[in-house]
Amino acid sequence: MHPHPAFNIASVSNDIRTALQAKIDSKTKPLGALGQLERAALRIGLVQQTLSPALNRPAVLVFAGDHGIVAEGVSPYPQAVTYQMVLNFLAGGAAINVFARQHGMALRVVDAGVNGDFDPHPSLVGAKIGKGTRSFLSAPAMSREQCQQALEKGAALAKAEIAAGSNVLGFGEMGIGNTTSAAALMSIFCGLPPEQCVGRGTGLDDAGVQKKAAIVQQALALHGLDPSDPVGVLAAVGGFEIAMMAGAMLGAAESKALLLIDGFIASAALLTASRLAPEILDYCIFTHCSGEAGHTRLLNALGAEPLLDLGMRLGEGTGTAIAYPLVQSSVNFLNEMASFESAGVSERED
Ligand SMILES: O=C(O)c1ccc[n+]([C@@H]2O[C@H](COP(=O)([O-])O)[C@@H](O)[C@H]2O)c1
Ligand SMILES: Cc1cc2nc[nH]c2cc1C
Repeated sequence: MHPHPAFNIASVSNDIRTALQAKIDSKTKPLGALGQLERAALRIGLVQQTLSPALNRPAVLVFAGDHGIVAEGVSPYPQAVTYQMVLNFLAGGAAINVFARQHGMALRVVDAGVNGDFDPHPSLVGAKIGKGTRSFLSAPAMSREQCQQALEKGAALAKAEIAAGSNVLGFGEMGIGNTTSAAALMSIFCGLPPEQCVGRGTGLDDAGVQKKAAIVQQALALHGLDPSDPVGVLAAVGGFEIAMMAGAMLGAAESKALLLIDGFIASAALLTASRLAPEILDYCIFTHCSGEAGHTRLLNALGAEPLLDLGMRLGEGTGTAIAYPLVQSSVNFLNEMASFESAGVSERED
């Protein structure tokens, strides 16, 4: 047995499911005609255990961390971009700032392990575990203790956002090299060869992708990981931001919030979290399928049905912000649409 932090997530009760589905079906539309918005409305009603859900103080949490594996040439961009992009988030100039502002979402930038120091800022949550991970081609990326600490800090900060009034949280990340970590996690937990998990990330060419797969393969051979020990796997090939995001997802689900999942890396964090507490999947909406090659396969493994497929591959939580209006629309139709009865519209005849 491997000790790991205990996360107590309750499965959502299905007692209300029939009544929710009946309310959805009573609306003035052909049966099922709002498609995936209907499935999102059902999910949100189940999470909140009500026929009249509400979305309060939506927030996006962006977890940032650096990766030692970048030294092996797995990303076309230098490690310094992680630090520089956090400054950009704090200055309000990144894509996630634009989309979060557009949709009235609060933004929190979490320094989980960036290689550089930041001045205090109202949007910055300082939670640094270390100044970047080690290259997992030669040693575990972090110690088991650091991994536990990241999970626990993440859970605590998600709970703080929920205590401040949020009941819907988007999860995003920033970390040069983190698609390599995410691919390694996917390979181990899904039992898939690295070639089926890696992709271009920020823009590798074909030779770069092949080299990335070989590096993941080499790392897996080195560490000889046991998928039934999720914390051991996460410590060996994860990242500080991935571990803290996984902890935050677990904490948010413990507090019964709605989780909006972003792209490939966020999905790999959720996959890891689901190995610690499978019930977490009851609380999730998958906002998009990213352009990263392995994401479709990863979403399938999670049984996910993403809302959007726009070829986005940015991370930062941008998928959660772009999809937020759709999530709002599913709540609004459930609360505001007339029923066949209230509007005096004739129902189908069979
Ligand atoms: O969210 C995604 O699906 C996604 C796909 C490709 C790249 N990214 C972002 O790009 C960075 C990782 O890419 P790389 O090539 O450095 O591993 C990291 O900051 C992610 O936020 C994100
Ligand atoms: C510029 C840049 C912005 C990003 N945002 C998330 N990952 C990123 C990677 C790069 C390179």
